[in-house]
Amino acid sequence: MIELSDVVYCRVGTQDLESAEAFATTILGLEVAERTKGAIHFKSDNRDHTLCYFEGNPEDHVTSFELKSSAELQTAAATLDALGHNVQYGTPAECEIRHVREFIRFNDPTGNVIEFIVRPSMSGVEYHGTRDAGITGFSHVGFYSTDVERDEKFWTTVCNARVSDRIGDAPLMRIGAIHHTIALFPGNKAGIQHINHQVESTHDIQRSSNLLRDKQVPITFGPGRHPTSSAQFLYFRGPDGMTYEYSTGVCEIHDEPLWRDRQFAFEPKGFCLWGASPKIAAFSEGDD
Ligand SMILES: CC(C)C(=O)/C=C/C(C(=O)O)=C(/O)C(=O)O
Ligand SMILES: [Fe+2]
Repeated sequence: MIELSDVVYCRVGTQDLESAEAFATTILGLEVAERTKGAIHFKSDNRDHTLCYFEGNPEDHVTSFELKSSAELQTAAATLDALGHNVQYGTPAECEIRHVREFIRFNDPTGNVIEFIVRPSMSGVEYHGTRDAGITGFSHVGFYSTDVERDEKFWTTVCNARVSDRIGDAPLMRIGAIHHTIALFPGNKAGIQHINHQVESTHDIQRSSNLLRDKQVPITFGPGRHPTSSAQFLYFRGPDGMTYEYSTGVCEIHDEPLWRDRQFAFEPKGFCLWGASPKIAAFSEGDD
């Protein structure tokens, strides 16, 4: 079983790097970690970076997960290869761009581009957001899945993810104590469905709700509170239609052997305790 220890960064293509940088800094509240030719890396915590926008196709998304050692990476590569996945090893130049020691890249069963990485750099410099969004760090991703049952099986039997709860057939899966690090939502294509950053408190959710409204950033769901993770949340639309989420108060699961995944309805009462309804296609027939 491939032991994932954390989600580390997302890489997202864009045709307009300048606008993506403006959004990531002045709206989302990230800090520029590094500018290279055709790409900008952003910090959200004490890691080297957790988001990269690069000049490219906005549908090109990559998500990385940390493995504990080179030996585990080699074993993972052999496991994935034996399952028929096309495993590519990162070149030294690609490792340098990502500030990781080594990595492999493959596609999950839907086609989501995944990188398993070893020894990602810490920045050594505290994160200071360009605006005070209260961000404490990058925390989880939602993926589109063309077959959520098949993909849940991949993440929970090939890898060490465990289902914390399901909303309809959509699994919210943990790889540590945090309620979920990976969520899968039914879709007809591969791609990141949303990128979540944790924020300090309700205060930050409410302040951002007003700021996003004043800046005409489309708020697509919330402020609300998830019955699944107990987190208060705010979803909004970023460049090229990417959904971003702030949340605070996500629960942790420490009694692993005793935890039983729960079943919630794939309708607003299963999404929000406060009665909010999403305008997000993956969460409804919304207009997003
Ligand atoms: C609106 C969706 C279906 C939902 O409720 C998802 C729950 C999620 C998520 O996947 O973003 C959380 O973040 C959560 O429960 O904290
Ligand atoms: Fe989320």
